[in-house]
Amino acid sequence: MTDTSGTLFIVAAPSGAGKSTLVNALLEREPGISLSVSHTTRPPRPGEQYGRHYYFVERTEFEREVAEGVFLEHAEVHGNFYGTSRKTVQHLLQQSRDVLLEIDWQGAAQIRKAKPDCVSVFILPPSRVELERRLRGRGSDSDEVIERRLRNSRGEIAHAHEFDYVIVNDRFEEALDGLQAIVRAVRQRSDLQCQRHEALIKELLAEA
Ligand SMILES: Nc1ncnc2c1ncn2[C@@H]1O[C@H](COP(=O)(O)OP(=O)(O)OP(=O)(O)O)[C@@H](O)[C@H]1O
Ligand SMILES: Nc1nc2c(ncn2[C@@H]2O[C@H](COP(=O)(O)O)[C@@H](O)[C@H]2O)c(=O)[nH]1
Repeated sequence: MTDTSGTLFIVAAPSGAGKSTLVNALLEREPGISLSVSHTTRPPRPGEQYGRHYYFVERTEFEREVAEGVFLEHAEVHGNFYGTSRKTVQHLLQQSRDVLLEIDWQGAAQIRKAKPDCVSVFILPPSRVELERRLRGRGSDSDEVIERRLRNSRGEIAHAHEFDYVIVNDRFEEALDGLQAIVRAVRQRSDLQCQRHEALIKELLAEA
């Protein structure tokens, strides 16, 4: 990937921990961040729109896209395939936009290799009981899908330590404040870094 000035943020969590709800609220507070819309082979849930929630594609199309190198990262999660478009992310970062990826831990590991300066956040539910309550309360998945996601949550949580930050989504507003504080601190730091380099470049040029 070419060097850019936008920051790549990753938010991951076990299914039902509340990451989409947190991310959507964060984007309302921080409109300067763009969410990358993923491709998936998962069938749409009621109310989900093509191009807004996901690019819903058939398995054969997804496999073709993998072979063509369309994805910056891709993974199988809960029996479906998901991928992040390389072109979309590069385009946004090159425009100095900060980009947020809502992806799983496998995708996060691939992104860290491609872009080590990314910033990753893992969202934990306050308890297993609450995770199940949220998954069932959402009312979007069958019992079979919910049970599969709950089973997989252990393996996902085992990767929390690989992330730069971990947030517990117990009280929603507190978790949102925590996520926003991370984003703001990172953005401020990268602004400072740019300014520092800018000053040094000017100084070196003046001496020449
Ligand atoms: N802090 C919270 N307290 C109570 N309910 C919450 C909280 N955060 C989110 N929820 C609710 O939990 C449910 C799951 O949230 P959400 O869909 O954002 O999860 P998710 O982590 O994005 O799941 P998935 O990975 O399956 O998309 C939703 O009904 C949401 O309103
Ligand atoms: N590695 C990737 N994981 C992704 C991507 N888009 C979403 N996801 C993760 O999949 C699960 C399930 O999502 P759901 O919408 O079916 O509930 C969740 O952990 C997402 O974060 C992606 O592009 N790459």
